[in-house]
Amino acid sequence: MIVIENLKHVYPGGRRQPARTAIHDLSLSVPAGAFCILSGPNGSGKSTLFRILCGLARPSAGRVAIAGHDMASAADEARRVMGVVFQSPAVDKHLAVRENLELHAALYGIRGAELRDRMAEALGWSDLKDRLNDKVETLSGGLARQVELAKCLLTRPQVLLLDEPTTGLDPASRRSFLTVLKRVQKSRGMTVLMTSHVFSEAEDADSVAIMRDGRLLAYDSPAALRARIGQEVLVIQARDAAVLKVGLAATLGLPVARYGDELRVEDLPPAEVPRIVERALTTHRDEILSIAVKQPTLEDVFIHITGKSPAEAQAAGRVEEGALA
Ligand SMILES: Nc1ncnc2c1ncn2[C@@H]1O[C@H](COP(=O)(O)OP(=O)(O)OP(=O)(O)O)[C@@H](O)[C@H]1O
Repeated sequence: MIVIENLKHVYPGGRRQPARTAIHDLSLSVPAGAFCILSGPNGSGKSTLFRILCGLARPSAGRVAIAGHDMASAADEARRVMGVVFQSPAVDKHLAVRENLELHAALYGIRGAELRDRMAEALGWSDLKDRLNDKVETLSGGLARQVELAKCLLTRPQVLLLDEPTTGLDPASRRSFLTVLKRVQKSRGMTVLMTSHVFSEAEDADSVAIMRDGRLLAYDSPAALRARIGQEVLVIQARDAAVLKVGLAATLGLPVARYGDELRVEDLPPAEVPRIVERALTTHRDEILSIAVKQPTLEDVFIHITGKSPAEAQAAGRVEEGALA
């Protein structure tokens, strides 16, 4: 399990820049065997938190424990039970898949029969079994990421940390990477914390943590997060969102939220929706560019919780699959 208690991190200022608090009093606990996605807009503190969790940065205050090992007093023990997949590749692309895995195993003193067992185990879930003698540079982006994951699995981590591991992958490779990751996570009962910008990746997680400005704004299951928005959402693209927001709120007698050029009316009972849409169109037809009714998704939750506009959320993430930040 991963325990984060009252964590604070301040980047010291210099001559030209003031000190910056990247994490403010953040507490979060990921139970053993759970899959948690960490999301948030750019600059929300995800990378800083990730670096502290892997032991690459020391927090200014607070505590982190990995599988019961305190990162301050038992960092070696914590690292021993942890695997980390970084965003930038950490395998040698000029070496074959097998060579990369053997090199990593050698660093941990794994050899002989044990190496054979662990290689089989680390590759069992993957699509790499026929590609062991191929150089990593000849693999697709998705398969190359699987090499990173297999490398981590050689040491049988109890806790796996992944920093946007699907960045740069096409949607199909991203999906297949996630499928194998979830399969191996479930079968080994690993605790996984993964940062992600992709909403669809978060849908199958056990829990989703949403950060903004160094604070944890929400931490719950995807279903519970969606329930915060309530029932259906009316999404309107307006000619002039500021003007229509006032008019629409008066016409409907409901709260209307504005995010950039978009207006949203949340938690609409499905039976009421036709009447609400008709009233909006009858009174404001010329001011409305488009109108849609939808079931809340995690993207809607993200917009609701962070206050980011859909354009901001999408600009920071990857739009094609519904981005998290
Ligand atoms: N080395 C540093 N020195 C000073 N400030 C920093 C440093 N690294 C990050 N920050 C600041 O700390 C805050 C959090 O940054 P961080 O990179 O952790 O966020 P993030 O959520 O990972 O963003 P992104 O999604 O863009 O990678 C930001 O205000 C950032 O400007």
